[in-house]
Order: sequence, then structure tokens, then C-alpha cells
Amino acid sequence: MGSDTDLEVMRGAIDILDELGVAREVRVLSAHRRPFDMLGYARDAAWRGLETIVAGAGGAAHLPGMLASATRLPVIGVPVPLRHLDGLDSLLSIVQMPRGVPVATVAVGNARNAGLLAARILAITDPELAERLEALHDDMVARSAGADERIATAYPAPEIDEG
Ligand SMILES: Nc1c(C(=O)O)ncn1[C@@H]1O[C@H](COP(=O)(O)O)[C@@H](O)[C@H]1O
Repeated sequence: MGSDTDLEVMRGAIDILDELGVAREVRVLSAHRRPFDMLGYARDAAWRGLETIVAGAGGAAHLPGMLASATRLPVIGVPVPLRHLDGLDSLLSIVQMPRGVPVATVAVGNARNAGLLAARILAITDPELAERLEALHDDMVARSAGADERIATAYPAPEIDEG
């Protein structure tokens, strides 16, 4: 993440990766504040054994794109919403990458989806992780179906006379 002030949002990615048992590291790196450290991190990432990078930043959010410029690993960008502009600035900074330097961008503030997407990428070659992801998905489907039943019961539809 670009700053420790992003942690509250980025915790969404950390938590889901921990829940799924995915090994991860959590770092503060900034293209603006520590460009050389950031580039070194990106350059060494694949060699160190990392397989996917989730990068969250707010405002002029250049971190995900700059990481993607210096590594072949997939980079998933999380637009962190700040007090001004509600994250639209972060979103546009991350999503509008030039051809040749892809960054997969999730919704504003949705670090959980970034963690899930990273896990899906890793699950391509990890059948046990794939199973845990499927269980999580089944759980979400069951909760949605339960919500449907509760709401439909609370607001019963009128009988439809089909005659
Ligand atoms: N967007 C970037 C980058 C970068 O893109 O390199 N570095 C820090 N930041 C962002 O600045 C915001 C404010 O940071 P501070 O709260 O530390 O001032 C954070 O959301 C951070 O991600």
C-alpha cells in the first residue's frame, strides 16, 4: 500500500488471504515517496518467489501501475478512497493504464475482491486453495439464498390468480 493510512481499506485483502491460508507479506511502498525502493521491490518480486501483487493507493495512485511497469507478475490495483473526490481520482489513476502494462482494477475500496482475485490466480496451480475458494463461494451462495427467503417471507407477494 502507498501509506499506512491505507491499512484500514487494505485489511480487506489481508483478511481474506489469511482466511484462505494464502502466504502473504504486507508492505508500505510508494512510487512518489520512495521510488527507488518501490522499483527494487517490483524488480525482485518474481525472483523472491512472489506470484501476485495486490497494490492499494489513494489520490494520484501511481503505485499499482509503476509496480506493473517493473515486474511481470500480475498486479491487482485497489483504488483507496480519500476524503476528497471519494476515490474517483484513485480509480482513474489505476484503471487507465497504457497498452502493454496491465493492472487488474477492483472497485473503489474493495480490497477483499483484490485478495479473492489474487487467490483465484494462485488457485490455478493449487487444487487445495481452489477447494477452499469453492467452499467460500458456496457459503456466499447459501447466505444469499437465505437472505432471499427471509426477505420474501417478510414481504409476501399477493396471490396471483392464474385462472
Ligand atoms: N498514491 C500514493 C502513492 C503512490 O502512488 O506512489 N504513494 C502514496 N500514495 C497515497 O497517498 C495517500 C495519502 O497518504 P498519507 O495519508 O500518508 O498522506 C494514500 O492513500 C497513499 O496510498
